[in-house]
Amino acid sequence: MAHTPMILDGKALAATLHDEQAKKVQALAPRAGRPPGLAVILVGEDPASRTYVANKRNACRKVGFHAPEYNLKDSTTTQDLLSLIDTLNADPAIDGILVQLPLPAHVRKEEILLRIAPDKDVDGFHPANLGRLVAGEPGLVACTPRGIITLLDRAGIPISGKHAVVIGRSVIVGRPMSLLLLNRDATVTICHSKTPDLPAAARQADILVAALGRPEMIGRDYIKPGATVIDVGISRGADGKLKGDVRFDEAREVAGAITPVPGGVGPMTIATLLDNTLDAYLHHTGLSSP
Ligand SMILES: Nc1nc(=O)c2c([nH]1)NC[C@@H]1CN(c3ccc(C(=O)N[C@@H](CCC(=O)O)C(=O)O)cc3)C=[N+]21
Repeated sequence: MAHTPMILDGKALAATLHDEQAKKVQALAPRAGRPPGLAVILVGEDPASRTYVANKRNACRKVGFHAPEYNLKDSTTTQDLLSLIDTLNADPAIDGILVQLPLPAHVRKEEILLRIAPDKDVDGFHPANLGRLVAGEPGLVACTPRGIITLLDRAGIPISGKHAVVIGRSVIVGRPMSLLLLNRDATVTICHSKTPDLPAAARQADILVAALGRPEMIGRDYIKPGATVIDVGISRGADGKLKGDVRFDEAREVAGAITPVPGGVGPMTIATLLDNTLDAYLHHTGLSSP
């Protein structure tokens, strides 16, 4: 019989998390006198960004968040954005602020991300939150890596004592992913484009996280039999179909567990954005989780 791995169904788990989040909002909002608030800011007309932002707002509405929209024109200046962020930082109905990336080239991204109050930084991109993660202190953590930890935990895949290999060193995924795994007592190897013999390094992994952003690069020869394979890639092919960084058809023949694309990490990123916003809401209201 052909080998069949456990499929880590991020879409199904995200739906479960959204149900749990909706119940929390129902229990907490009457006590706080308001629902959680997440402001999502989109600058420009990029069609992929529009779709992602629409998905985030829909998820917010579904669970009962206050989710005001800021759709700004492409010509929006750094100053315009900074004053909007100042307003939202001071707004007691807002717990989280998300500025959709990428921003237009004329906007100074670092200055924008630095201006978001760290306790409203539900993306976890502010240096204060990155520093807390490095120090192993509590803080808001980037949605994709935190969502991957949730996916592993809910699937009952152990992390402590395992060898995790993260391919990719971005500030948004690779680096925070590595630190989260390290904070959970994994032995962590971070690989990147200059790693010699990447397949050999990847084959060390009990948990392999592919976050390199190269469509379908990770094949059978990168995977230790039985390993858990997490595919963070989301490239859109010429045919409009979403492609991961992993060759799913090859990987499924050796992996013990694997995330599909679509339906794996992507929906978990959105569910975790809502979890981060709920955490910020609990912090702002002084309530504890029901
Ligand atoms: N400030 C900021 N924070 C982000 O978290 C952020 C961002 N900017 N810019 C863009 C990336 C990308 N991202 C995704 C979220 C969900 C899916 C997702 O749900 N994907 C579905 C499929 C959606 C489709 O079919 O296009 C899936 O994989 O099943 C994908 C990508 C968040 N990002």
